[in-house]
Amino acid sequence: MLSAPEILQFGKNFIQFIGAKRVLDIGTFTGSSALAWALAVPSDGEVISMDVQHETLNAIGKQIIDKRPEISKKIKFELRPATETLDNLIEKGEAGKFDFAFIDADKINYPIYYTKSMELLRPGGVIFVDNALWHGKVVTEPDGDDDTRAIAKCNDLISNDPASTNVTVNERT
Ligand SMILES: C[S@@+](CC[C@H](N)C(=O)[O-])C[C@H]1O[C@@H](n2cnc3c(N)ncnc32)[C@H](O)[C@@H]1O
Repeated sequence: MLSAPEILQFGKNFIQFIGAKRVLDIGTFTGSSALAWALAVPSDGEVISMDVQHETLNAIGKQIIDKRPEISKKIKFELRPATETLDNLIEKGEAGKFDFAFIDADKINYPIYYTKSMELLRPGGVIFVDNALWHGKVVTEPDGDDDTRAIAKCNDLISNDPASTNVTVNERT
């Protein structure tokens, strides 16, 4: 699913507020979030966008992104499980060198994506976690299924993490 335009605009605003240059985009799909972040970072900025499939990117987003070489040069698409890409960045000594992360891939791995993003972000970096309310299910039926349990666990991890401050925002009805 595409992220809502207001979420992408909200993220772009944050990228510019904090002067972000390096972005982790966890869950490419069509490439719309990667494109939004690439539009917001400066010309020497970088967006690493991660997915296990590129069918939707190739069918929809790639042609649009490739029309703007000055934007597409900022995006690196990684085709493999996001945990592998994040681990590889950590192994390469990139911890503490990213400014912004958008978590929007498979829900079951949300707690892992949060933990690894925290490792890769610099102090003062910002993480957006999409679908944190999960249509209200994290409150109404937090044990309902594996995805809901994982998102609720990620929310708990964040709210109990002394290394970060947080807020939950309902961007859609
Ligand atoms: C909600 S979509 C991402 C939407 C995108 N961020 C946007 O705003 O348009 C979730 C994506 O996560 C991908 N995904 C699922 N499992 C994954 C994994 N283990 N690692 C990386 N990506 C995964 C799916 O293939 C899907 O394209």
